[in-house]
Amino acid sequence: MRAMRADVEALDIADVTANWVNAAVLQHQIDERVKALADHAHTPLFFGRLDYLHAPGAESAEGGEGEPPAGGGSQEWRCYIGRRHVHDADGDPMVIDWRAPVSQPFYRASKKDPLDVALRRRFGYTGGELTAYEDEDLTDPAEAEKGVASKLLQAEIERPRVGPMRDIVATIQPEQDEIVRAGLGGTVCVQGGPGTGKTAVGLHRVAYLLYAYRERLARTGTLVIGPNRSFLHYIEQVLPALGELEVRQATVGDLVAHRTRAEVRGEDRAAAAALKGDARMGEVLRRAVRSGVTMPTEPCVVVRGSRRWRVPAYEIEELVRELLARDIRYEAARAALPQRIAHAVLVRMEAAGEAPDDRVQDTVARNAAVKAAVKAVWPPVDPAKLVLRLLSEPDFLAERAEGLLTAEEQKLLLWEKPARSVKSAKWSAADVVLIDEVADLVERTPSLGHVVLDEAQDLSPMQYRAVGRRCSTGSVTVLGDLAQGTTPWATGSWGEALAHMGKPDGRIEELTAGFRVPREVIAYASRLLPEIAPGLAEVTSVRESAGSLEIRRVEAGELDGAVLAACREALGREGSVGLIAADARVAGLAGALSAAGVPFLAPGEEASAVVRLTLVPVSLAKGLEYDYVVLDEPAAVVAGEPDGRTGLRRLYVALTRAVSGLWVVHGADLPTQLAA
Ligand SMILES: Nc1ncnc2c1ncn2[C@@H]1O[C@H](COP(=O)(O)OP(=O)(O)OP(=O)(O)O)[C@@H](O)[C@H]1O
Repeated sequence: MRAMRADVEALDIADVTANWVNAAVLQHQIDERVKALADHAHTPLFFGRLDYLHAPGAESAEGGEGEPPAGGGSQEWRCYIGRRHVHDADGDPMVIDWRAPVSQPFYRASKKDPLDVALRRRFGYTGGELTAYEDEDLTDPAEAEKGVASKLLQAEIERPRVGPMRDIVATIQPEQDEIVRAGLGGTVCVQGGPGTGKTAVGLHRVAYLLYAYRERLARTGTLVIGPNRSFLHYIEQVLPALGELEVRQATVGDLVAHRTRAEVRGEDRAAAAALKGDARMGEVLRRAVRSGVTMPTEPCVVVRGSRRWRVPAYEIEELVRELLARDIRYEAARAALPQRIAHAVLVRMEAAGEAPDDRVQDTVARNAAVKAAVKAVWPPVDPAKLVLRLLSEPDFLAERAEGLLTAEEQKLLLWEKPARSVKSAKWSAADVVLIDEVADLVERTPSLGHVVLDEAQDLSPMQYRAVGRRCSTGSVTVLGDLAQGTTPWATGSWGEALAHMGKPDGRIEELTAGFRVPREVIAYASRLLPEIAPGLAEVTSVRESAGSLEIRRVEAGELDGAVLAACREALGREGSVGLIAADARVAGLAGALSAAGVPFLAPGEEASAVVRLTLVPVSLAKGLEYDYVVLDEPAAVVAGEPDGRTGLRRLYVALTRAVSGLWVVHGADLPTQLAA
C-alpha cells in the first residue's frame, strides 16, 4: 500500500492539464487518493483468506483472470480479503476489497454450501500485530459434524468496547451479509432486538452500496439518519474507517431545519405533538396549500400595440381547474399558468389572422396583466407562514380540517398565544416537520440515492413522510426495534412505517442473534417483552460469557452512595462504564460524582484511558453501549415517561446497553415485570 501511495504522490501533472482549473481539480483528486491510501497503524490490511477450488468467475474477480497462486502447481486460487483493495507493482490484486463479489464467500460459505471454497482462513490481530490464524476446511465433511465456533470470531465479539463504534468487516455474519449486500433498487427494513447489529449492518450496507454503485451514488448522494447528536458522534468513525468519507449524517430535525430554515424554540405537549405527527396532517396541509387558489372573477386583458386581447374569467377558471386536477407541485403549476393564459391569447391572435411565434407567447406570459391575473388566482405560498396561519386561526384551520380532525383535535393544534410572525413563533420540532411537508407540496424535495434510517421505530408518520420524500426516487434501509419505541407515536408495525415513507413494497427482515448483551443480562431484560412488545422474538445472545448481572437493593437514602460504589467497582474492570439514570436524576448524580472526585463524561464525548465513565441520561441511551453499565433506580426511569408502557420500554433500552456486566441499583421497588 505504501508503494501505491508513493506512485500517486509521484504523479507529475505539470504537463497534462490544459489550465489551472483542471490542474486544481486533478491535484485535489490526487490529494484525496493519497488520503485514502493512508496507513492506519491498528487497522490491518487483510483479515481473511479464501482458497478457491477453481478460478472464481473471471467476470466477478477483481483482478480478472484469477491466476493460480505463485509458488505454483497447486489447484487453488487464493485471495486475501481486507478493508480495501491493494495491488502489486504490476497492478495484480494482493488484497481484495471485502465488498467485491469474489470476497462474498468469506461471509457466506458454509460446510453445507462451500461456494467453491476449499479453505477459509481468519487472521487475528492484537494492536495491529498479526498474532493468530484459524483455518476452516470447507471440503471436509467430518469437520462439518463438529460445528466448532470460530475462536477468533468469538474473541472479536467479546473484545471490550472503548470509544466510538468500530467496523465489523472481519466478522459480518451470513444473515447480516444478506442485508448488507441487498441491491440498491429495493428498500429493506430490519427489525432486530438490542445489539443484533442493526446499526453496524446499516453502516456496512452504505459502504457496500458506495462500492457497488459508486457512480450512481456519487451523483445522487447517501445519508445516514440517527436519533441525536451523541448517537451520530458514536457512529461517525465507522464509515471513514471503511474508506468512505462522503456520507452525510444527520437527524430528522437537522434535515427539516435545513430545508425550512425554521428554528426549534418551543415544545409541544405529548398529545399535540402526536397529533401534529399524525398522517392526517398531510391531507390538512395539502388542502391548506391548495386553498390559496381562488377562481378568477375578472377577465385578463392583454394590450399589445393598438390591440387588446381578452381572456374571459371562465376560460382562466378552466385552466386553473385543469392544473388543480393534475395534482402537480404548487409552484410548478403556478409557473405553468402564465403560459396557459398566454396560449389562450395566442389562439385569439391567430383567429384574428396574426401569425405569432413562440417568442410572442413568452412575452405575453410575462405581460403585467397576465402576471397580475396569476397572482390573484394562484398566489405564492410561504410554507412557514401557511403553517403559522393554521396554528393561529381557528376558522382557517377548521375549514382545512373539516372531516379529518375533530373539534377537540383542532383545539389541541391551536397555539394558546398565536405567534405574530414566522420569526417570533416558538416552533416545535413537530411544527418544523409540518413546514417541511408544505415546502414539499410547494416544490419537490430533491431525492437522494440511498438513505439509512436508524432507530426508526420512534418516528411519527409525518417524520416518515419527511424521510420518504428525501429518497422518493431512491431506496431506504430502515433499522429499528418495535420494543424500543419510546415516543408516544412510536410505530406499531413496520408495514405502516414503510407505507408512510412511500415504500410499501419494502422487504422486512428480522435479526435475532445478539452480539452485545450477554446471555444472563438479555434474559433479565426480556422479562419486559411480553408487556412492551408482545409477539416479538427474544434476542438469543451469541456471547460466550454469561455476563455479570447484579441487582442491589439499598435503603432509599443510600442510593447515591451505592451507585457511586457500583461505578467505582465497574471502573476497576477493563473498558468503558456507563452510568444510566432517569433524566431527572442526572443532575443529582453529577453532583454526587463531582463531590466524590470521580471524573465523568457526557454521551458523545470520547472516553480516554483517564476518564472511562459516562453519565448517560436515559433519554440519550438508545443505540449506545458500554462494557459495564450501572443502572440507577429503574422505578425513576419508568416514572419519567408519560405512560407505563413507554416507561418499561425506556427501561428495556437501559437494561440492554451492557457488553460485559450490569449493576442495577435501586432504593424503590423494581417494576413488577422485572421482579418476577
Ligand atoms: N457480526 C458481528 N461481529 C462482531 N460484532 C458485531 C457483529 N454484529 C454486531 N456486532 C457488535 O454488536 C454490538 C451491537 O451492534 P449494533 O449497535 O449495531 O446493534 P443494534 O441492533 O443497532 O442495537 P440497538 O438496538 O441497541 O441500537 C456492536 O458493538 C457491534 O459492533
